[in-house]
Amino acid sequence: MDDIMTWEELNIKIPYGRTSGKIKTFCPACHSKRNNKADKSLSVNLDEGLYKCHYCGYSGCIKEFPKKIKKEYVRPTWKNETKLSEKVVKYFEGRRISQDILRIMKISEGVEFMPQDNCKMNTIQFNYFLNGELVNVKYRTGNKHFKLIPNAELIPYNLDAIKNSTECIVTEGEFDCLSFISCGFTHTISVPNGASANTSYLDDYWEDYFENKETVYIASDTDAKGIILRDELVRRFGADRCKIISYGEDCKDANELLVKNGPYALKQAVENASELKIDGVFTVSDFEDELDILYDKGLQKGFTIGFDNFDALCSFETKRMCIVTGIPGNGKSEFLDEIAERLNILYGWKFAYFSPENFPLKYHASKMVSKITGKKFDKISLPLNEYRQVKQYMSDNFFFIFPEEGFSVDTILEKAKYLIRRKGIKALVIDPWNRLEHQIPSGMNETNYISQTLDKFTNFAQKYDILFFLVAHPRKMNKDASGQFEVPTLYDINGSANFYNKTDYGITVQRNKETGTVGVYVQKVKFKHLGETGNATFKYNINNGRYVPYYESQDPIWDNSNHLINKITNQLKESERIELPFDMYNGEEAPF
Ligand SMILES: Nc1ncnc2c1ncn2[C@@H]1O[C@H](COP(=O)(O)OP(=O)(O)OP(=O)(O)O)[C@@H](O)[C@H]1O
Repeated sequence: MDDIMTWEELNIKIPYGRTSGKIKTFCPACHSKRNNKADKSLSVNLDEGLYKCHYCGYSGCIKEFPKKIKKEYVRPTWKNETKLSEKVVKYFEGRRISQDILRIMKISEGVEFMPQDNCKMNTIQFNYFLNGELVNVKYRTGNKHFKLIPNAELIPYNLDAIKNSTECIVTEGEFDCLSFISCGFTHTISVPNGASANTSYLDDYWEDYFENKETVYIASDTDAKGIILRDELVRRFGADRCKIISYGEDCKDANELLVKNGPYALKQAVENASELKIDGVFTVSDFEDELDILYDKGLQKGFTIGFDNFDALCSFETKRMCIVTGIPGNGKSEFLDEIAERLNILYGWKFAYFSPENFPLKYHASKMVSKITGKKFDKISLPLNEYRQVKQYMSDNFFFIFPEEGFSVDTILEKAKYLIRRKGIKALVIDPWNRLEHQIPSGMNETNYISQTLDKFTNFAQKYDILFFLVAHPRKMNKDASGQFEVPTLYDINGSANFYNKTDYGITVQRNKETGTVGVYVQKVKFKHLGETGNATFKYNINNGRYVPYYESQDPIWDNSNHLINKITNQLKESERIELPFDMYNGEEAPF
């Protein structure tokens, strides 16, 4: 038993994608002999590598189990000083939140250094508990400045209250959360960071707190940011179990409704929460808010990757498909990894890859490590501490799909769906098309099959709000008079003109070995506000796999910095200065 190292070798089946937490599964030692075939008697602790069967006693620990590096969080100390000044109690009363609720929710008050004011201020303190232990505090001053404890764990507010309930309400701020609690809806949580679309704080608690929910009431604000949060929460929880709470024409959030119209109105709002339409038929009223924002702000450019020459041609949006082509070995996968790394570092987009072209996974991961750290993948260039840090980062941000049961389109999409729900991935890469196991129904020709499958991909991207990258190879290209291969277009992709017709973005990557440059040809951008056709030239850094823009007769500006270290430094600065959108109404300031 000593040299057994993997769950597979022990014949212990771990649900796909699970790498942490505790699970129950069938015991390989006794399952085949048991009458009760449904009994998952083996408890497995994935963090520790431990397993034990409660029926036959089979147990052990996986030797040299690669322990997940636990993030180190700052933990504040709970002082249980919940005495509140008259002013604060009165202020909450004005917002119809009683002293009893303040006591139950352990709201506290105290002087705290606030970076925005650069001095100590009196604050109210929303205490964030996990299993009864204080893990974070949100400080709020009278002039609406906020601070969370830097490097403390970010969890939803009041998370403990929903562990065993089959329903919960999710609000955009603590005041709204307290409003619902005041009306008897104790299974209410608030997101910790206002209306941000980054919902990573759900990831670690998904299994234990959210998996069991039959109904999730989304109670975000009705302004533009609230709608972004609402859409992201719906995407994570799934439209089929979400209900949307609205507050009527003249209120933008739950606390405003409570103050203006009283607890009965808020109870009614929960009762009348609307289900999401999933029958596929829409009228303008279904997307009126989004349309109004578009009208108000105009069509916005999508997400750019921070290269001037490429950004001028192409900006990305979710719900779309991007096809990347190019002659084998010209850097399709490399450039796509560059896009992925930059969208991830700049906007936190998590990626899922089905990329047998880059197999084995460790090779692909090693290339991503170099792209993220800017260092060659070896012990001398990449110090151990940076290597450990990037490994941990990658395990939270990049996911690799390589299903044992085969590479059919449906299997890959099923795994991607799982990753969207559980990990919040924003983009899926299939690299390449010809490594999918295509099951063309009898009687269907190849063109129709390609057309149908590309539709399936686009529908998937739209339904789950992701950006779908597909790599596809062109036919054998001819050489031109100068001996260079012609640049393939999307029409040159083997099989069908649908590769051109059905995509939102089309990009060709082609190396010019004579000049040592790489041409990235944007061949199609369906919507004008997202870009236009044209080409951008790059130089490729063989050491770290990064591309840098290249303009003729100018020396390229190489970037060898560790993007992760830059990112973390920026985030730290940010968390000290955190300005959270808050559920205040009328611009009223608190009297403390
Ligand atoms: N501009 C470049 N200069 C030097 N090496 C490069 C360049 N672009 C890519 N490479 C290297 O060439 C190899 C092939 O690149 P990549 O896999 O990205 O090509 P591809 O177009 O996706 O090929 P395929 O169609 O075979 O999948 C990789 O090892 C990559 O690191």
